[in-house]
Amino acid sequence: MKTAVITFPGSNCDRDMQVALERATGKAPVQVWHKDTSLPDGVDLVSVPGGFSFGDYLRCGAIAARAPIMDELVKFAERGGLILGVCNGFQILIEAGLLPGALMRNAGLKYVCKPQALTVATADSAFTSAYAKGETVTYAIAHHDGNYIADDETRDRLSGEDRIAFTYQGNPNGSMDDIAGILSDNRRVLGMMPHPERLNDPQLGGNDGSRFFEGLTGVLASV
Ligand SMILES: NC(=O)CC[C@H](N)C(=O)O
Repeated sequence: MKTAVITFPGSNCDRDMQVALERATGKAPVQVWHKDTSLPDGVDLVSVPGGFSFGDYLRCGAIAARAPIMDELVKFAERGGLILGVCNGFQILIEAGLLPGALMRNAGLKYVCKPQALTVATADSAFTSAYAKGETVTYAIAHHDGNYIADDETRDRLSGEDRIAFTYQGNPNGSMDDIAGILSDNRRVLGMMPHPERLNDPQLGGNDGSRFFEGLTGVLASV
């Protein structure tokens, strides 16, 4: 399977994401620059990594969502491509209209940075099928704008269509319904605030993230 990671000015988790994907797939992801106007041929999964793209000015992810590569990413999503947005990547996917809702300033108005226990809320996606619904995993969180909110109609659709991928145990940021990650309506785009790529080695203090990538790439390898 072929993967790619997009880098924006201010991305700081692109390298971690590349390492995690390379470990899980055995192949280095293609590095894509935000000014590029095409995605690699035959790519299966594109990741939008975390960081502080364009300094978090305007709103986190708002400027990055208008980068030249984003038109291609939207087309890739329309073709049913798999997209993984983590933290600032989640913010960018929302700003680009690929996922619904908004990510506001954390309710406590502070940057939160810690290991965070999560519940796998659905196993019905390429990203989470290696898990059992209801399983607990610990990934890292590191953000100041992770407070997820959506209007009532979106909220009902997300829960009614089983599109909440992860929820927080002990809500760290005020997110509606403890939402930590959501899926698109075709279940092929995942946006999540926690970072599986930051706790994917026992030497980093936790290994739950490696199961995320092994599960994801295992599913893709069998396609
Ligand atoms: N780690 C990240 O991607 C941080 C996202 C964003 N800059 C925030 O603080 O909310």
